[in-house]
Amino acid sequence: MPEVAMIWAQARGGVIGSQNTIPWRLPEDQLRFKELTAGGTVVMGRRTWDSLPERFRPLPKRQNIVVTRSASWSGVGADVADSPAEALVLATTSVVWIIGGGEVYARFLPLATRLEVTELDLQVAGDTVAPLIDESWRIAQASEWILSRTDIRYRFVTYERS
Ligand SMILES: CCc1nc(N)nc(N)c1OCCCOc1ncccc1N1CCC(C(F)(F)F)CC1
Repeated sequence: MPEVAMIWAQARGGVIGSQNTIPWRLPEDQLRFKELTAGGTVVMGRRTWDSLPERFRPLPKRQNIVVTRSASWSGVGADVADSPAEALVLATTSVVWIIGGGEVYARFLPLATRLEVTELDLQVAGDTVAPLIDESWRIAQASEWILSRTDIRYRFVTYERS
């Protein structure tokens, strides 16, 4: 069974999305996402797949797995799984990165042992929030608060559990 790591960026209150988009742009987060998931397997929901800009669909140099309950769905460059368990069977790398969205984070949370969270000091309206990080998790690393070139304060936090 591959290690299940989840990665997301959240604003205040855990907001991660609004109407199937990310309601901010943080170049430093995109770089972090690229570095951590490079060469790995990314697992996402069909809505997240649809929300990717064309040039990033599929995410290059990564196995892309889309979890969907639709038996007829297909996507160019995507492997299709109908459950978290099947996604893990299809994964070809030792770590799989769950990259969204809200529903998929919730479904994979019980299987996850690592969270890479970008926290933004930003108040923004949203309709989707990150999963609750309960006391089973410990902070393995947390950066200082950094001011982005887009004038948003952010930090990177790594959570782990065994
Ligand atoms: C970066 C956004 C992001 N951040 C963290 N920390 N965790 C994530 N789970 C995540 O969502 C990845 C899937 C959604 O992604 C996008 N949704 C809308 C527009 C653009 C994107 N990006 C742009 C950058 C691109 C690159 F490959 F360059 F990183 C990937 C697609």
